[in-house]
Amino acid sequence: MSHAGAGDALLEVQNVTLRFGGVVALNDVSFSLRKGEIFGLIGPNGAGKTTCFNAMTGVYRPTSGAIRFNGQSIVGRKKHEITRGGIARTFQNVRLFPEMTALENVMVGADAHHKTSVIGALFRLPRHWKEERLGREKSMDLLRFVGIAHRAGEVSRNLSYGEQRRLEIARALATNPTLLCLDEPAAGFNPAEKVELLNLIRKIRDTGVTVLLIEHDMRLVMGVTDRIVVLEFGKKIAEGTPAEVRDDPKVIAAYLGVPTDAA
Ligand SMILES: Nc1ncnc2c1ncn2[C@@H]1O[C@H](COP(=O)(O)OP(=O)(O)OP(=O)(O)O)[C@@H](O)[C@H]1O
Repeated sequence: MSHAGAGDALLEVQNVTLRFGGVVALNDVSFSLRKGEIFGLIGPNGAGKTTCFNAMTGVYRPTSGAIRFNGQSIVGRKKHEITRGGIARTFQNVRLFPEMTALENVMVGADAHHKTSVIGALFRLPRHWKEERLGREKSMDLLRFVGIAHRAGEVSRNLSYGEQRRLEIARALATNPTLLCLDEPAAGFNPAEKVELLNLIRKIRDTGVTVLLIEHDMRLVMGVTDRIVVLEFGKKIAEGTPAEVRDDPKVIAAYLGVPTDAA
């Protein structure tokens, strides 16, 4: 029913329930992301945001319900298939190869797109070299895009925390996603870094990439998103523009932890 009208929907989550034993992490959740928007997924701790991300990126299989990307079901697909299909993500905690340079970390992301096999890489076939060179140029462009090109040759563990988070975004972009999912990208950022991140997210959207954001910083979420879904105890309790969501009594109650009528 709901998917009939979702003409320009990029990603549709339809009646998704996900249980871990007795815990219902997602309870009949439905929403859809429109192409080209910045979409926020928010909610108190344990609301089910990360579980939802994981279901959308092939880490978890929903107990029931449908997830469609560009109209096609992605339930049961492998993570790399989903990446190749156009969904990229970053993680709550930095996950880089600490001994590799910044540039190499991005090239690893770009590698997911290479057509040559492992054999080709081992025997250094000409096609592999050509693709590796393309990867290097593209990777430099991405480092420039996120603002850390000057750190390209530095091993990533020597980068500042903020630079590492930018590097993760560059690496995710290296897979040429149409949807970029950012899991708490502003965690640990100071106010100035948050403003820069907000600008980077807008810049990414301006290149045509749809952005899904999980973020605890309300000011950032309200400032950058076009639409927001709010989860609480695995259920969707609100959906709308930042202004609509901010004024919703259910959302206020969820965040303050008080009954609606007492708020
Ligand atoms: N692998 C798992 N096994 C069992 N329970 C899990 C698992 N992952 C998440 N849960 C439970 O599912 C619920 C939702 O967790 P989830 O991590 O998705 O919430 P969240 O909104 O991302 O929270 P946070 O903001 O703290 O990251 C919680 O009750 C959590 O304990």
